[in-house]
Amino acid sequence: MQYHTMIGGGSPPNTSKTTKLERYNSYIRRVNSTKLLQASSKLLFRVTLLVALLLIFFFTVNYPPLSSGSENHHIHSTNNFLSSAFYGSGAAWEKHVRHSSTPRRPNGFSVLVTGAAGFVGSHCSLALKKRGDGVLGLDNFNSYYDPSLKRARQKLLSKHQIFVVEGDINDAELLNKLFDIVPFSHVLHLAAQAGVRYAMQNPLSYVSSNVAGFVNLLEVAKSADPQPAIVWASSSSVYGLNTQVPFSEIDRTDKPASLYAATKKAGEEIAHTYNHIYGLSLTGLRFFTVYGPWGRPDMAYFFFTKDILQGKGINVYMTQDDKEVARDFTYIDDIVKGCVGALDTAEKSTGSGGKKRATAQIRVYNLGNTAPVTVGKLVGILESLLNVKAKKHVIKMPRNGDVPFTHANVSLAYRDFGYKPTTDLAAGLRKFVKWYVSYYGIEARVKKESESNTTDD
Ligand SMILES: O=C(O)[C@H]1O[C@H](OP(=O)(O)OP(=O)(O)OC[C@H]2O[C@@H](n3ccc(=O)[nH]c3=O)[C@H](O)[C@@H]2O)[C@H](O)[C@@H](O)[C@@H]1O
Repeated sequence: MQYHTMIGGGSPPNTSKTTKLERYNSYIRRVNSTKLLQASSKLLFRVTLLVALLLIFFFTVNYPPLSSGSENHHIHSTNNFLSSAFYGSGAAWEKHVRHSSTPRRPNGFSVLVTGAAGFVGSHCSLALKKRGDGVLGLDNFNSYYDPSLKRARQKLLSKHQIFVVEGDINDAELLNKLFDIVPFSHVLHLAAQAGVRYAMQNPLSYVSSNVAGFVNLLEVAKSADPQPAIVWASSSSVYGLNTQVPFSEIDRTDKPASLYAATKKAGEEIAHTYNHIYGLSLTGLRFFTVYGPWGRPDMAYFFFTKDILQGKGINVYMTQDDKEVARDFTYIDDIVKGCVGALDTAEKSTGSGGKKRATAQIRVYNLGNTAPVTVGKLVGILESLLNVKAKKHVIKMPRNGDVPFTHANVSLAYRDFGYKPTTDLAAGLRKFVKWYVSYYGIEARVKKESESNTTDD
């Protein structure tokens, strides 16, 4: 290729010399521009790296992921008491843990409540805190049902100075850390995978929470010094296909009808083992279909209310031999009284350093309402409270783990801690509906509809 560039004026150019010089200059320019390019891309790379590192740092510290993992013990804050998010290792985080679990009454308890953002957990946490006990919550905020309801409960708890650590009961490192910070006198263990029918869809979630998670908690508790006394949620479903009525703690419970029931029954057996070997004081409470304000959206009374208000059809189950299905529906306030009574009468664990020193208390109680009501009647009460006629589809109960009826004998809980349910289904559902319409902001609409329905009648 020839370069016809004029260097100097007048004399004809020495073509060969000019070309060499030109080539040399062009070479130097190319070398320089390449160097420049390399230097600037190095700079760009360093700046990008720095920005990326800064972004990672910023998001990890300020916005840790919501899922519970062993690395990410953090809290979700909702008011001034918990005004920012911290890592589980920070001094501020530890301060919140300590503050929340410190009792404010003489000889008050220091209680770790697992499943604190759940239905029963949030109610019990408030009741304990209100009477001056220290309460620390633990919850993994999973999405089995609408997590925003769990967040709303957490917000309510934080207003009452109850701190909820976001983490999983399977996370031994986190549990050990909490026990290192706080000498818990009690654990109220309510974290679980609930729901009878969902066990067919996601069986392993039941094994993970109700079996592995429980064992993990017991492992940590047995090594803690002092060992806490543990009160935990079993279930009426352990009675399975029992036909002795009313269900009593001495009845056989070896015929569970669902995997859920089987994991709760397994929990009772596991509790016995830890009591026997390590001297842990353990009390299992068999809850009978608990309902009320701030309840669980996966339960029939809750989604019936929603569907009735939305004009959708509901399935009302009948047994295979065309009998009505019934439940011993128990109001949340009665259950809370039972939980507190069980905590108050729980004796201290006897072990230390992971070794049993003496025989420890082991108990199981029914907490029911002692008055079964059919699902048809439940729907009737909701219809009159909502003043809307339900679109009922009466169908045979699918073979999905359900039992035809439940009925609690609560004389043992009455004898040992004065448990006596006082709320019937109509009164309890009235309170639930009041909460429901207020929580979902539909009071005015429901009132208007019920007025127009009353006029139509
Ligand atoms: O007592 C207990 O231990 C259990 O109580 C409830 O389980 P369940 O009694 O089956 O409560 P729901 O799922 O709310 O069902 C209540 C009744 O409504 C019936 N049902 C349910 C769903 C439906 O679409 N239609 C219907 O008629 C069920 O057969 C049952 O008789 C809870 O969901 C469990 O977590 C708890 O452990």
